[in-house]
Amino acid sequence: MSESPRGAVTPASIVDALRAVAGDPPKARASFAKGQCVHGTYIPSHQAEEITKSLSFTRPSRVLARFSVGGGNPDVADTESLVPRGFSFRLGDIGHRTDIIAQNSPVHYARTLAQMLAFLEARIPGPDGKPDMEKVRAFSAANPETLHQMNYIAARPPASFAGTTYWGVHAFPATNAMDETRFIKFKIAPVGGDVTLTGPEAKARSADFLHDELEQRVATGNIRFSVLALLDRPGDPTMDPTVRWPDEDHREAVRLGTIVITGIEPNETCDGSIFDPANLADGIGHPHDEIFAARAAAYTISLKMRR
Ligand code: HEM
Repeated sequence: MSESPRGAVTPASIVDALRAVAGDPPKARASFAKGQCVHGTYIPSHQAEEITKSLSFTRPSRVLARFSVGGGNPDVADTESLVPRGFSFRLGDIGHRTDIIAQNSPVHYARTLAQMLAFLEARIPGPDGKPDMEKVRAFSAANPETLHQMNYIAARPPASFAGTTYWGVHAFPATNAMDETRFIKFKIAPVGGDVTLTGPEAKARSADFLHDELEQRVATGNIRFSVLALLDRPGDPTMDPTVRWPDEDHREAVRLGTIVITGIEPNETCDGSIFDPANLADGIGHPHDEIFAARAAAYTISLKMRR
């Protein structure tokens, strides 16, 4: 598949499709529309410098962050089991800021932009407000890798924004002070471990339970994440965000530092700009895959449309 039936695949056409899937709600993010802005601090580990010379990761800083629920519907229920949860954060200081925009699945649903657009177009609702399930099934059968993200998420409904592991998904080239470069994947793991709900438990929760629980947790000062770098091995795939590295869950990880979320921030603070995937301080390079390359432009287009 190289092109969508509707023409050239661009970041703008993906934003249009993301919005169409959600029914074009006004002034909302095209993706991860529901969320809560928060703030906190980052404390580097002594090992961070072995992996990256990025001052964002080797020095302490304040953190601006946003927890979110996937999809373009700002009123989506926190119990929705088929969309990811997001964790975007900005760390570092003037001149060396970095934005990492992560989700609670280690893989993305599309390998290429054309596949991403086709995935979304198959899900655009018809006049009855529902997607054509025949179309969705046919697309899934022809593109089975596009279901890996959803299957992963559906099996692990999180009990808390602070109790689920988030991934940066792409392979990022990291350069240390010795000028040695290797690929890493970011894994953002809750210090207390993942807490998941059973299916019936998830169904019994309220539509805003993740947001309500977040406020309670912040009040008790109990939100900490380890920022981990998973280290590459020769031959790891670095161009396909739909596949994990072999034995990824058991491979060597270096703790770059710890994020502590200390307060709720008015949503306006996060809504005025974007967490920009291309904003990476020297020492962490841009991933090489085409999905990553489209992200910054798409986020900027979405920002214009939601103002
Ligand atoms: C590994 C792949 C991806 C991940 C993990 C991811 C995750 C996220 C997250 C967590 C947000 C919420 C940002 C916030 O909190 O403000 C977001 C927003 C968004 N994403 Fe992605 N995304 C991915 C790929 C893409 C791609 C390829 C596109 C389009 C080409 C895209 C389009 C968008 C748009 C338009 C927004 C809304 C931006 C805004 O209005 O600020 N995403 N994404």
